Order: sequence, then structure tokens, then C-alpha cells
Amino acid sequence: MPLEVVIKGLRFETSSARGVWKYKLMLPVKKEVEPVSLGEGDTPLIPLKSHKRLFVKFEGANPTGSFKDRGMTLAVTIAKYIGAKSVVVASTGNTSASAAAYAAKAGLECLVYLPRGSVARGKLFQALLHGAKVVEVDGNFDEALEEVIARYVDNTQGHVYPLNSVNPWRLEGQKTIAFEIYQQLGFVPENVVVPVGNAGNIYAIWKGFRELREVGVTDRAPRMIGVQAEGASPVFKTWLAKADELLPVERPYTVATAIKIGRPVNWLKALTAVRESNGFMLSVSDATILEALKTLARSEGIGVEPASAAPLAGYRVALEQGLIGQDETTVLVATGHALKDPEVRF
Ligand SMILES: Cc1ncc(COP(=O)(O)O)c(C=O)c1O
Ligand SMILES: N[C@@H](CCOP(=O)(O)O)C(=O)O
Repeated sequence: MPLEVVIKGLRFETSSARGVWKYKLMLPVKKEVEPVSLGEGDTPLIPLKSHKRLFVKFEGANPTGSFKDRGMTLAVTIAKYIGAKSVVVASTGNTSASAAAYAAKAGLECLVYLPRGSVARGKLFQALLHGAKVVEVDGNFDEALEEVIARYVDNTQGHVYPLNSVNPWRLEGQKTIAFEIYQQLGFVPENVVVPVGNAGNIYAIWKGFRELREVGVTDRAPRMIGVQAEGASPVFKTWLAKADELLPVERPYTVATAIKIGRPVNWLKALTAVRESNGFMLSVSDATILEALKTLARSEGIGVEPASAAPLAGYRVALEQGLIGQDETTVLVATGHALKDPEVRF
């Protein structure tokens, strides 16, 4: 399992900084360290018209249009602090867009490994725009990440700093989604619904809520509900089978390219989040993802990419099956902006 940061002496006090960095006392960064920031975080929590107690946490409002920026600001800050000159990621698109932008801000070289032909146009444009060097891999995301891990994580000779979610600083930044949800609602919701791909974010958010409990801000915690696309649902299958080993999907497919992942590195962390929180996993069809995307766009005015519509598709299934109630406060985490993937049709 990828490493985890454990922080002693956490204090839930916010500073006058904005976004992620206002929670510096909850982050594993020394006071004197200067953040590499683009103003990430402070994203809106939007109430939906369709259900009274349903909210969308719109992560598309981050500087590069996805939640990855919250993790990248931390991880690139650390990269710079330790004197790295280059950073590397494998990506289905958003991680590369975010890494490229933060590397540019920090003055670092950025190398991105992308599965050839599988990255949404807006995301590829962003990586190139910010000056990343793109390596196209003849394979899927899992194979691209394997190559990055073999070259730059297991073999540290190259001195290139990896920024995928095997890097625990990433999750530390992403956990601030929980802090914001808590502060925006004024309480801890019953359910938080998250799309699951490489599987780090659901754990990061859970870690954030757990820490709020640890520091005594609240004694409550939400159920964490993970949603995967049917054709790319290894964590769902593993959860359903109560298996101790990952049940991988060798040839994942889904219209939601951001979560087209068959061997997620953080699968065990995702299961930990779901199990510890008494939550559950769901899988949803591409048709229902696109239907949810259309509802968000046309009835609520919220433009998201397909992966980010999976939580609404999952919410509908959960309601239908009586797994959650309409009277429960539920937050859907909409992870990426519609402009990322302008070729989506529904
Ligand atoms: C838009 C979007 N949503 C969801 C995810 C899934 O997040 P995670 O990999 O942390 O499970 C990703 C990337 O993985 C993404 O880019
Ligand atoms: N959807 C992700 C996949 C990689 O996830 P990471 O959390 O390990 O960076 C992407 O945008 O590339």
C-alpha cells in the first residue's frame, strides 16, 4: 500500500490564506515553507434543485479545472522544497494538466506519460500548454503508471519526483475537500459520494473527516460512497467479493476516461475508507453517467466531465435501492470541469 502521512499535533484553525493553504495547521508542511500555489480550493458547494438535501462540491472550479490541484499544490511544494528539478506523472489527463501547471509555476520540468488516444482533448491541451514533455504510451493508463513506477518510484537514480497519488502529500492536499464541506454546511453530512479511479481521492476525503473527528471538531463522520463505471470497476468488484486482493480489470472501458483504470494503486485505501465509514461501493453504466451529466448541465447549470457525473448516477441507484434516504444530507463530489472533455455526446 502507498505510504501515508501521520501528523502529530493537528490544529483545526484557519488562517487568512485562501483555499487549501488556510488549513496549513492541518497539513504536514513546516511554517517557513513557501507554498507553490495557484489559489486552489474554496470551491462552491452548490445545492441542487432536484433534492432538498443534495449538494454538489464543484471541484471543476479549481485553477486547472479539477480536484487534482489541491494535491498538486502540496506535492509540488514538497518537490521544490527538497530541491527536485523534474517531476513526472502517468495520467488519464487531469493529473497531467495539474502537474504541468504547478511545475510551470515552480520552475520545474514536467514529464507526463499518457495512454495514447485515451486522453480527453482539453486535458492534453493543458499539459502541452504548460510546457510538459509528453510521452505517449502504447497501452492503457495502468501500463503507463507501471512504467512510471518502475522508472521513477522503484528506481530513484533519475532524481525525477513522482506526483501520482502514490505520493502521500497529494492526498494531504486533497483531504481539504472534507474541511471545506464541513465548513460550508456547518456540519458533517450523512453521505459523501465520490467517483473512484486510481482510488486516492475517496481515501483523502475520508482522512480529512477522520482528522476532524480526531481533533474534536465533531464526533460525526459521513458514509463514504465510491462510484465506478461498470466497465472499469475493480474496487467495486473487490468490495462486493469481500476479497483481500484486488480483483483487477485487465481491459477497462468507459466513456468516463478519467476513471478508466483497471489496477488502481490506492485500491486498499479506498476500501479502507468505505469500510471504516460504513459506506459502500457502486458501479453504474455509461448510459446512466451520461444521463446524470445531462441533468447536471441542463437542469442545474453545472458543467462536468463524465467521471464527475458518476456520483449523481450512483446517488440515483442508492436512492432506488433504499441504501440512502432523501432526508439524508448528501454531497456529490464533482471532480472535473465540462471543458476538459468537449467531445462528449449524449
Ligand atoms: C475527473 C476525475 N474524477 C475522478 C477521478 C478519480 O480520482 P481517484 O483517482 O483519486 O480515484 C479522476 C482521476 O483519477 C479524475 O480525473
Ligand atoms: N484520473 C487520474 C489518474 C491518476 O490518478 P492519480 O491520483 O494517481 O494522479 C488522472 O487524472 O490522471
